[in-house]
Amino acid sequence: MEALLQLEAVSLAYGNNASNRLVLSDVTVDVKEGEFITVVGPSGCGKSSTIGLLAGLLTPTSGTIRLQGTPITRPGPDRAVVFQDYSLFPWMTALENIHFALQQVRKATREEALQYLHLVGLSEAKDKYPGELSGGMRQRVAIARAFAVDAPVYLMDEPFGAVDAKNRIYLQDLLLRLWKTGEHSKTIFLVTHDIDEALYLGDRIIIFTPSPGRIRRIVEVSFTRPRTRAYLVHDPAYIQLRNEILSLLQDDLIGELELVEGGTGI
Ligand SMILES: Nc1ncnc2c1ncn2[C@@H]1O[C@H](COP(=O)(O)OP(=O)(O)OP(=O)(O)O)[C@@H](O)[C@H]1O
Repeated sequence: MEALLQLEAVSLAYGNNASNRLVLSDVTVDVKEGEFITVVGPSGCGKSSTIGLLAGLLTPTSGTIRLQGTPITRPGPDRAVVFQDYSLFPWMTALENIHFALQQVRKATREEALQYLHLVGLSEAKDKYPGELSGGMRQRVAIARAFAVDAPVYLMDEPFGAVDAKNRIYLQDLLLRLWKTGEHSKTIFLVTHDIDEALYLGDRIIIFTPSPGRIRRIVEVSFTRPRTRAYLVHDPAYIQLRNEILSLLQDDLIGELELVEGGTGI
């Protein structure tokens, strides 16, 4: 079966020709339809840039990115994006933000929009503007908005980073439920700094090297679903995989520090 998303020898450099700064180098991976991919890597290794490329907001400097065999050249309704910084319209209430997004894909009532706000536990805040909500609440509205549009592909950049621990657990489980419901079989590409989150949610984890980001390793996460946190954290296989990923990331950080030390003569 052909992959739904294909990144082939993708590199990305920011800046003009004179001062090009390579942030991604030779990234190749196929993502199957319905797969849940999580992505971890050191800060600045190009995880958000990868989301930008898949969203069609950035263009690769070389290589190709395809969705169902067609090169991605611009954003589209087939990809819902959740950024780190909420990206809500500040002049619309929480409910209006969701209703507006829903209406871009189909005719929808305010009551339907309210159901999504209810899903993330925020129906009481429906008439509040983003400026009146906490960071975590804004992020929950952004997540509700993304869920509402029921896209086949979800690109999520640390979606739960600003959310408190209790809501984080709730939203992770909600995401797993929504992944398997709706009209489409959803494909999710989620960036996180949290190894446990990557392991709890993902079918495979892509581990990036420090900048310029290359794929360091792709780890299969074969724990049966539905996964149970309390059981997983005591499973020796889980602990071993977690330690392996941690040590890969730590090795990279140590390597990076040594490079800096050597380079500056410290
Ligand atoms: N618009 C831009 N112009 C120039 N450089 C950029 C731009 N956006 C990102 N960068 C640089 O590209 C590199 C990769 O950034 P990116 O945000 O993709 O990394 P990241 O892995 O998501 O980082 P973090 O985990 O800290 O969020 C960084 O060095 C960053 O400073």
